[in-house]
Amino acid sequence: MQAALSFTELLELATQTEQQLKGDGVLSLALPIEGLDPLLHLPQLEEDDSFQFLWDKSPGLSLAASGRTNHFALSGPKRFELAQHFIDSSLSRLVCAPQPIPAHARPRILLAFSFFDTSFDTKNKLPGIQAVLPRWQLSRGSGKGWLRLQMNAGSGTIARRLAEELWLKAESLVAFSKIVKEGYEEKEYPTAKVIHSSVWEENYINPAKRGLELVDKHELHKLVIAVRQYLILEEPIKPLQLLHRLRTEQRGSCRFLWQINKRDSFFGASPERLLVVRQGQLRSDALAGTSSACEGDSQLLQSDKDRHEHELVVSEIKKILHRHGMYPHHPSRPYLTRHGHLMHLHTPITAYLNGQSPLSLAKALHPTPAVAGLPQRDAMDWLRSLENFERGNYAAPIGWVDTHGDSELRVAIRSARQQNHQLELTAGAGLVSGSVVEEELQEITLKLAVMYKQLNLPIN
Ligand SMILES: C=C(O[C@@H]1C=C(C(=O)O)C=C[C@H]1O)C(=O)O
Repeated sequence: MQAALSFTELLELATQTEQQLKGDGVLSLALPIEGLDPLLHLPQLEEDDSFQFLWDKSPGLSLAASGRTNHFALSGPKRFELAQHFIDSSLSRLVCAPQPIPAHARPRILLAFSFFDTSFDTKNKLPGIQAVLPRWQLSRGSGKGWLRLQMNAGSGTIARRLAEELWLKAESLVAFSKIVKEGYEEKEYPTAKVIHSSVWEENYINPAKRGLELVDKHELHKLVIAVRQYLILEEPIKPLQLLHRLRTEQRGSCRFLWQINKRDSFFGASPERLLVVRQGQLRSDALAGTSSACEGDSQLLQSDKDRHEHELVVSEIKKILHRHGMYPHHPSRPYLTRHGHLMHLHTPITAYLNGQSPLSLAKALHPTPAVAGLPQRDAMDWLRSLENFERGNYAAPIGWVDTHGDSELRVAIRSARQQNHQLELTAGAGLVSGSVVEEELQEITLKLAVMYKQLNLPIN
């Protein structure tokens, strides 16, 4: 392997890092590694069946992580505050090697929230928040790659073990890079064989009618009813293969994977930023108002119903940021953004932070009226009673916070969960005054089709 650092230099760095350690802590050491694609190499990071994470905005930031050096999971109304506390305490225990690194190679705490703070499904309980400081992190940004390893120091010295493990892993990733690439270059992806698929349309009609009634009676301004379809597959699909394909099909999205183990994974291609925090600046997306990309550009922009639906999201995000002492800016009219076969109205909203932590803002923003409704509390209560399934991670924040306080949390839509042979697809649409149930049903069909297409399944 041609490395920018020799093994002796890496060992020296690890030893210096260990010397900075006071009491117990976590050592974090990184090695530059050229041009490897994190998506293709994720399965090789950890050989056993441990936690895996992918964050892929390729050709922008791409990050694969696996294993857990430290982790945390809980439910309840204080989940955002307690997760921020976990982040602060984990990062304060981290001792990083004194080496210049690009932003993409910084250590990160990975986060997956569920939509509601507490699960009501007693059989399949999902924590309100899961947070992980991974063991391995392979990142790529502007074509440059870094591999990072994090280990609990405990007692005794670990500098040599840390340097050796990191060095050997980098060698094996480079050696396998050609073989791995060839495996993904086949153009034809297998069609998923579906043994059974549940009918969702009938389950949508009555809740949607009830939602519209609430809007017409002015009890709610907006309600986003979602549906879930269950597919039983002959063979489980490979989420990474599907995400690789979404790179071309949903270019502007962020592909993500949260895999507890090989039997339980949650993945998707989100077009929507709940928040991005970078160097003290915040960006949040108002994304609401949908049509098929075939319908032409002007249809959405000229639809009063869609413009109203969109405006509710923009003004609510602005209101929340104002309440937090911020001064949000945004273009005066929404853009049209295309995501594969879907077109959305989109307003990016920016503001300077005022000392707020990423998760205090996430708590305030989640869920926006793009995925829940307005007023938020009432809409959430109605969703609990009208939807006949547990949302789980669907439409909840997923992402990371790094050692500089930079953060990105996406809204986990256009997503699926696979547990053994069962695949759950979930999608929703906003009901406002003027919505027509049949049209919303068509919109949900289009959103479900983001996953259907990757499975080579026919779309209704
Ligand atoms: C709820 C979903 O999407 C959201 C709802 C939209 C709408 O109602 O127009 C558009 C984008 C997303 O904010 C989904 O994809 O499941």
